Amino acid sequence: MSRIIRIGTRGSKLALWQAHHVEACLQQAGLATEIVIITTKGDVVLDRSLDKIGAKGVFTEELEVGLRTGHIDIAVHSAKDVQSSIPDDLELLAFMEREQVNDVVVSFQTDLDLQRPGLVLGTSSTRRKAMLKRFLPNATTAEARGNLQTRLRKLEEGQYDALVLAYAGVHRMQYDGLIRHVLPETRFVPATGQGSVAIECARNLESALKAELNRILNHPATHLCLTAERAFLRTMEGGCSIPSFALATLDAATGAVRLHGGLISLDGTELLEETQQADASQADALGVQVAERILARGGRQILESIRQQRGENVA
Ligand SMILES: NCc1[nH]cc(CCC(=O)O)c1CC(=O)O
Repeated sequence: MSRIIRIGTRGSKLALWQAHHVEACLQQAGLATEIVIITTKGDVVLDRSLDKIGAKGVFTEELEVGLRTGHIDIAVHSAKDVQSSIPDDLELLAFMEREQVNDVVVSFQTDLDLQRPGLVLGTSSTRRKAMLKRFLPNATTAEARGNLQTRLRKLEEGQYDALVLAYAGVHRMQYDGLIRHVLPETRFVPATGQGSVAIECARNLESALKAELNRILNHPATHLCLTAERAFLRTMEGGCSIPSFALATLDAATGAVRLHGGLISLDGTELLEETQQADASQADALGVQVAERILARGGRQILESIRQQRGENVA
């Protein structure tokens, strides 16, 4: 009798893995589902790096239109791709259990030495580029846009020695065999939300259905950590084009949330980091506080110089 839950997703293999994961959870709970594929700007514009496409929500906007028109009931996103503030008529209904958060180095070369002079690493993330400049100064980076399969094809063609990617996506696509190094998350701190899947819906979706979907899909510990990380991102005025990073963890013994957040200059020379912890009930405030500390300690100047380098400095 119950209606069919329409699950909106992008069409990339990783997005479809995530949508099928959601579908499996819902079906397990007895709900009927249907997957609806929607193409986003981020899937179409592949010739420019993300920071040059500019607009926020390049991977989410068309899905949000689908939520508004009722074409889909929920949208499935990589939590990392969801902008820090979402429109008032939409809400994030659930954050699913997080995968291992690290960035990893993937290569066909089995003996890949990260210290080798002239090593070429493929990435399009401003955060990864800046961290690699700082922590692996012998390496150079090259643009690597497109979905995982496209990037791996470019790797196979020899455009780079290796790719720097999120473990979560590599693992979900079953490329674990190509992982040569797991970068420590204390140094190569991941992007906000990395490794979790976020579920978005229209605020006016039936409240009984929202409650049921939340019960089935939400992972409370992940939700708490992402609340702190997303508050950090929102306060940093971030977006995916700013090399900020934030990783929250939950201390099982005390129930406290610990947040390690920061900002790095594009050339990697300036790095501001801050770690603080707070009671779980203060997760959002913790994110705001860590970001405000970073901004006050010189983060504002770093952001300003990034804007100037991009020529976005409108008076
Ligand atoms: N827009 C890129 C993106 N968004 C989510 C993932 C990986 C999976 C995840 O972090 O949840 C990736 C690829 C990458 O960073 O390697």
